[in-house]
Amino acid sequence: MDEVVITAEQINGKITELAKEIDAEYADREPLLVGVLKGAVMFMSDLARQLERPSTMEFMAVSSYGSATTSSGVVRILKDLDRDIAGQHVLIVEDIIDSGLTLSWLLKNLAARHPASIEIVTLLRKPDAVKVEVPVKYVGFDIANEFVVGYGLDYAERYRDLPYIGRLRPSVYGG
Ligand SMILES: O=P(O)(O)OC[C@H]1O[C@H](OP(=O)(O)OP(=O)(O)O)[C@H](O)[C@@H]1O
Ligand code: HPA
Ligand SMILES: [Mg+2]
Repeated sequence: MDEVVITAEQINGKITELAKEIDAEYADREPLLVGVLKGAVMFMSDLARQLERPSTMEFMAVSSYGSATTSSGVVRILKDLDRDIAGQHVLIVEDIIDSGLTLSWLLKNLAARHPASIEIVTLLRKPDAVKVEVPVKYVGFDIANEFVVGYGLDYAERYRDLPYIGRLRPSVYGG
């Protein structure tokens, strides 16, 4: 790990802001939070706890990166939702939008299951890396086009446990 990009305090403050917006928007609807494993695990649990209004949770596991630092573009479902989301107010919870390939695929996949509404909240977004535009309602931080780790984000399954977002030294992944 090279350098801290976003501190734990900054993450916490941003989640407080996002939770307020989401509470206001979903004042008369209960959101079904759909966490995208594994990257979103920290964000999902902190966001759910900061929401004042009740929500329910489901998880889906997809993978498009494997141990690489660029998306293969091929999205695989590793674990599907446990229940039908028809008629539910789905809020997809993601850690990062990089190329946008994962979420654009997931949005289509979930929208085809007839939810009453579907929106996306992502903690991080890399505007300069986007290959497919994805309609995202809530964004925590826009960051530079560099590979980052921590707070759920991995490089070859490591660093997810860091409480902050850091930049990885390119020599670690041969960049
Ligand atoms: O916008 P994209 O370029 O598609 O990249 C974003 C996706 O890539 C990462 O998942 P990954 O496939 O690494 O699985 P993981 O969450 O288990 O690490 C990340 O958690 C997002 O889901
Ligand atoms: O910058 C990143 N770091 C970790 N995982 C990722 N998945 C997409 N982009 C990233
Ligand atoms: Mg990953």
